[in-house]
Amino acid sequence: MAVYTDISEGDLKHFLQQYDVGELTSYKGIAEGVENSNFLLHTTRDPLILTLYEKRVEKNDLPFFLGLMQHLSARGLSCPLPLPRRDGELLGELSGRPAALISFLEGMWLRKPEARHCREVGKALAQMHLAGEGFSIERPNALSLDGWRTLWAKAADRADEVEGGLQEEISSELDFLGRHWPNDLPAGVIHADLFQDNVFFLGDGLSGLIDFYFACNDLLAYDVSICLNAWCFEKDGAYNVTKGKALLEGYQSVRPLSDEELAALPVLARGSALRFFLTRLYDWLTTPAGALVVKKDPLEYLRKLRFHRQVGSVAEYGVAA
Ligand SMILES: Nc1ncnc2c1ncn2[C@@H]1O[C@H](COP(=O)(O)OP(=O)(O)O)[C@@H](O)[C@H]1O
Ligand SMILES: N[C@@H](CCOP(=O)(O)O)C(=O)O
Repeated sequence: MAVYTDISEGDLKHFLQQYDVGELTSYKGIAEGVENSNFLLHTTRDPLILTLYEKRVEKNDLPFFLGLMQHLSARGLSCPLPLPRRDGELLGELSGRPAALISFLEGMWLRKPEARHCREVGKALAQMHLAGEGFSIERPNALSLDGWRTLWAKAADRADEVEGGLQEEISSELDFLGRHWPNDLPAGVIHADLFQDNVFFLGDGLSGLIDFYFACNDLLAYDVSICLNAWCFEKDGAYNVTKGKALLEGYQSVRPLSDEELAALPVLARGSALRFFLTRLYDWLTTPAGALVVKKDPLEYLRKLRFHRQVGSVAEYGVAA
């Protein structure tokens, strides 16, 4: 459950007076998500999402996230649009937290995606990469090599509590990635967290992307590797090459990957598996018992990392080498 900050009806009504969005008729906290507190608002006009930005989101990054949604939406990508207040500001304050109203996106996220959905995700990711061109604000990826090392320094001592031998395995993985990480591939604005819960479908059609709060500037193919990790493994840990093929074909139907990008996929996928392993491990070790959030299993990403480590050729992901 992700409602970290509660709001009172009185404060909410007062907050809404700054917007031209009709009268509040009901509101409720949304039980999904990890980072921020989200509420669904019904008004005499359209439904809305209210987001209160929590401690892990840097206030200085909010103009990037909100501006990016405006930029992508203006270029035809289906994503939530932040609503301006009457004074033109996108950001306000509620219950002591920075807060924004964003448009409600119709659709549901898929619990059991199939290959045809992976193809749509690949296409949408590539469309996002193209739509992100020309966005004027930059945000370096805080969760790349340096960020991973920082997280690891905070968790390494206790890692063997989660699985014996992890300290050694992850330290040598970080060394490997430090030595082999590519830095000359095409870069741009990436979503960086395009998991199933951040892609909405209406029937079989993809209706839009949400949750741009990890978006940043980084290698475009790194974003592809995040999606391979998030969409193309089965619950038993097996990589589903049919899904991988569909996702990569969908992506390449909009933005072809260069030979260099394809060749880098195994290393990038190791990096993205490590990134989610580390944030999950950190949360696993530090989230207080009884906190109103569902902790995610770090070992799921350790298994994915081990898979990528033994990949010999990019053909194993479902693409012609
Ligand atoms: N614009 C939106 N339209 C519809 N539902 C949304 C929207 N934004 C968020 N949600 C709902 O809120 C949940 C959590 O949002 P998300 O942005 O993923 O939160 P967090 O950043 O905390 O992970 C989503 O899974 C979805 O159910
Ligand atoms: N996708 C990440 C966690 C971030 O969750 P989100 O709800 O903000 O998408 C993971 O699975 O570890």
